[in-house]
Amino acid sequence: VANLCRSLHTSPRWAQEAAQTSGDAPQSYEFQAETRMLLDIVAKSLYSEKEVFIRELVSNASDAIEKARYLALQGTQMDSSEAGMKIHITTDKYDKTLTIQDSGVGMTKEELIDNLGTIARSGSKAFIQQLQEAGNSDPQSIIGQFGVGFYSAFMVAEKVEVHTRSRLPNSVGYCWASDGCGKYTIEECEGVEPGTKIVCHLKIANREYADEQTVRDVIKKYSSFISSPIDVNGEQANNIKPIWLMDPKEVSPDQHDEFYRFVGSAYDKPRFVLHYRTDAPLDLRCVLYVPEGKPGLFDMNRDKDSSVALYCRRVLIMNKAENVLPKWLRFMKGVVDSEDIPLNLSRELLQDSALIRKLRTVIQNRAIRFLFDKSRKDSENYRKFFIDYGIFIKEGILSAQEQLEKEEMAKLLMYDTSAKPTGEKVTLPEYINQMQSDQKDIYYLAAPSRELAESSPYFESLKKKNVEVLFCYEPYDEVVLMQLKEFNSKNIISVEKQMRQNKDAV
Ligand SMILES: Nc1nc(Cl)c2cnn(Cc3ccc(Br)cc3F)c2n1
Repeated sequence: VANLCRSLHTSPRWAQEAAQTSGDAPQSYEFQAETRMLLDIVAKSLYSEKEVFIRELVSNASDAIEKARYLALQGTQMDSSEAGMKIHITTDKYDKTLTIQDSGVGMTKEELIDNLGTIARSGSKAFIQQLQEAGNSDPQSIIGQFGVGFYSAFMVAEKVEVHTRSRLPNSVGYCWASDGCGKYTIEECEGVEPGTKIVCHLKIANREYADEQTVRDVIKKYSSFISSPIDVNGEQANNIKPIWLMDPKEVSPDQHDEFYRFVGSAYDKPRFVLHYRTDAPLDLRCVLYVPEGKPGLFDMNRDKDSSVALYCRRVLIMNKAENVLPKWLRFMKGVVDSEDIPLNLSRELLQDSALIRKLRTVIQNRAIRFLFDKSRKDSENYRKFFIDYGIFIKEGILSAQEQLEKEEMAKLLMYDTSAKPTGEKVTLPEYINQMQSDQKDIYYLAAPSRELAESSPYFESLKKKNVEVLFCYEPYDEVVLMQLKEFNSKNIISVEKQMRQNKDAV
């Protein structure tokens, strides 16, 4: 039986029958009612995202390896050699099988049965409630939260076998098998390595998941940053380091360039790198890039997908997460990873949940602080950035609700000024620093060009008094200042209107 069991998952059907007749037959069990219900839901509701089953099985394998590492660190008596902490994926086009093997903690017989039941019991009620509550929120990401990820294999497999042996001392190996329709069998099995091996016998309609390149592409999309090395048919498939989890000082510019191209599907380099982490008011690790290249017309489109990928503990939740950044920061690319974001984040929840609003505010404030620092410490590069990307900041000011928020963004504005040659710009904080002691207001003049501005009669009078005047050559710039009205409790005054009022007043 032992030898047959070892070859069980590749042997022809007659050998399997033989295994059941001779020796101790595998015990057959019924799925609990909830389990079957859960299977149906998973199989039906995840329909649009079949490929997610690979993410879920890899995520389980990775968690199992993390647990093994943790137990080893705790000194729990357990044989765990770091070298083995890998996830091996093999595909077999002929047998139509996809196998995912991990050297994680493995499962005892009780865990096999309990996990299945517990996941189903705890998962199914909450899972169904979650589905009903959030309407038809995209269930693709709900599955990870309930650990029901394992069940997703039955979307694409007509049969799943689990060969597992717990790393706890004196554990024996087991083979679990089911077609997901209600029954499963468990039998003791010799020759099972510590850890878990999941063999998916694919349905004919889903045989693409027995194709190596297909599997590599799915791993690259969802599991590039899983902490354990993953190999597909012996070749490493996840080589990108989750640099957002590294110490910012440890990451080299080259690593940022590579990572930027990966997450941003871009071919240029980043011009600015914002890499930070915080654990209050929520856990947040993120790397955000400002592209070297100028924004394309497509980038200007407010409805364009964001290029920010949302992760939770290295597992991709959404690869173009809208609303994580405010619209005006949509030119930034990168990754946001927060343990506080439930895996069950759906697109609807992303629209208006309080958590996402808090996340967006934290990121916006940090991005403004970062860009403001750049305007002071790297003013030449900031000036170039403002020429290419200032339009987004102006849009942000016009679309912000609160004056305080508008003024926060207004710190990033730059204008031509009468006090400096054309092209050298000034920020509002700098303007205020240079104001004469008796000057109360900020003055600007709208004109199509510097020459016309300087020859304007409105400008002459202020020039005599040596008052600095901001020049707006674009109508858009003028609108922003008109709408801003004041900054740092100083009124923002149009010289032209001021002079007209004085004249009328005379
Ligand atoms: N890889 C891996 N390693 C471990 Cl330690 C566990 C624990 N639970 N699960 C999910 C699961 C649950 C029941 C059945 Br049957 C199969 C199955 F994959 C795990 N998967």
